Amino acid sequence: MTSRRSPDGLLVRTLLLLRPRWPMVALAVMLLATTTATALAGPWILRHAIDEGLVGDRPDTGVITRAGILYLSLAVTGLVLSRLQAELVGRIGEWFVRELRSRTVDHVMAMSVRYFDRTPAGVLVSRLTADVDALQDAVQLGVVPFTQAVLTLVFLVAILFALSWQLALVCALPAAALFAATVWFRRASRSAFARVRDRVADTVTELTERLAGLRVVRAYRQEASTIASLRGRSRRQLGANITAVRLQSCYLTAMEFATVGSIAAVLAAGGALATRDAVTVGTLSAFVLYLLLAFEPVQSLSFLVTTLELAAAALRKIYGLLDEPVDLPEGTRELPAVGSLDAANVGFRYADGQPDVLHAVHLTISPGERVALVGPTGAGKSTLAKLMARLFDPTAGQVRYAEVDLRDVTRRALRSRVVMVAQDGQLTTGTLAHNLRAVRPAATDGELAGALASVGAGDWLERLPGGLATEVGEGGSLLSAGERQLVALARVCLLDADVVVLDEATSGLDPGTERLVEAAVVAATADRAVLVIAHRMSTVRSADRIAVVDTGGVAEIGTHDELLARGGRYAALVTAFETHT
Ligand SMILES: Nc1ncnc2c1ncn2[C@@H]1O[C@H](COP(=O)(O)OP(=O)(O)OP(=O)(O)O)[C@@H](O)[C@H]1O
Repeated sequence: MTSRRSPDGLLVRTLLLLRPRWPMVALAVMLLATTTATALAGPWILRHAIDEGLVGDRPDTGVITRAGILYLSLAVTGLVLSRLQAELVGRIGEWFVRELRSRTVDHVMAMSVRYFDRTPAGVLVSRLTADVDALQDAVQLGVVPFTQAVLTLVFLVAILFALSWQLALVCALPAAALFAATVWFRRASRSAFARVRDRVADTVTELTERLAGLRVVRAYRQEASTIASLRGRSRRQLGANITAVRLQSCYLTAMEFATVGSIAAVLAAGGALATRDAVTVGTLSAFVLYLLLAFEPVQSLSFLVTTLELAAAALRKIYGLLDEPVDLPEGTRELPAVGSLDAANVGFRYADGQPDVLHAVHLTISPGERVALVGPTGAGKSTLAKLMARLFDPTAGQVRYAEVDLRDVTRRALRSRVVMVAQDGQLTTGTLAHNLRAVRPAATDGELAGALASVGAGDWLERLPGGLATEVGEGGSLLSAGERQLVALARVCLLDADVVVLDEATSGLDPGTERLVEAAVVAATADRAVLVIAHRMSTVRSADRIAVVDTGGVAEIGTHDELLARGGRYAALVTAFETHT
């Protein structure tokens, strides 16, 4: 997922993203240049004060006083302008980070469930939290000081040559050494920080997965191996961080040597030039002061490069995510009031180069009709069901509602017509009300309770001490499997969808709960078209038609009696089922 884009590409893309804020950016750069110039005026004023006011026969207090007043006014102006500029940059930064976050969320929302199958949740969490936070830090603490440091150095080089080109040339050798060290540091730190971010994402992924699967960890006594694995990831993260910090300290030492060396060389050469009147005392003093002023931006650049490298690595990853092609784009069409849901010549494969899981499938579910999908394990029933609910798109053919290709339909229109009820994993942390309102945010408490009552869960709701405010836990873990099903079915009633695609629960519900859930399914799906992946014979028998999925397609379709009479695959499946039970 990492995009190997060049830093220039990164900068251009970022500037293009900032387009709506370009006037503010231009103003901020102008303010920055002005404040940098005022901050550098001090030694120049001092030079004037020394050469014109102090050196000579008699000190001229007028010159010194005027120099003092000028220095003070410039310093105050610089302070005021830098406050304005800080405010402006803060706003631009906040806007940029918000824009990036919302684009990332929008992009991820346009992805199919297949994308989430292959992209660990931890990686997405890391993009939206750690990476965006790194950018926020960089904007506030990195970009402005970095630009200021660079501007200061550019102005300083110009000033040093203007003061004395001979002394400026003396500094050329240490400056060249410094430049070489900076180029090396930039290269080395880029890969070091990309590794740091990769290690952080690894740790977050593992942590998320292990915590989400805590029950499995407990059930299979995997505590020790989980702790060992997490420690291993943590150690690798620490190792990557230490390498990055070591690089930084090497660079810092090289920089200090270069600065100290150039001051010593300037003092030696300056003394010789002064005795020959080639430079004035004021010029030499100003020159050394300017060199001391150079130390701070050069030193801070080493840290700022680190912050910016982190931000660039984060930005590269966020752009990488934004560059992943959207595989479930939203259409613009609304849907007619009534219609059949049909698969027309549908083919599907999970990845390029893999064999087709489904090919040339035709299946129509008319309004109000109940169709059961049966077939051997791995035949493609779930895949077909997910395609019918547009959890992802077919690789060939079309899935249509009232003859409209689902790819052309708005997400809202589709979800209010076709809803998929999976076996589990449909609830999120929060209250019962929060989970029910996920499908209809404007529903009143009365409507929520009504939906639960209509699937036979009214008594259950009344027995809950917290009522609709009851917390369901992560993934609904505080509810039983049967209760989770009831909530999912109540959602179908709230949505008032026309077609329900249902993966019938197989998890070991006790007989009482199983009957309750069966009754809830009947209540929630009455008067709606249903496509059910059937695991129980009673569900199969009660269907209007049964589609036998086998070898990548619908092998047989008809009523229970028709298919039995035909004596084909369905008859064989029923015989196998009856022998088994
Ligand atoms: N995310 C995936 N990536 C790659 N292959 C997959 C994926 N999901 C399913 N498959 C493969 O697609 C084929 C059909 O799977 P599917 O889950 O649709 O079958 P099924 O009939 O529902 O099986 P079951 O009755 O066991 O649930 C299988 O060979 C399966 O291994």
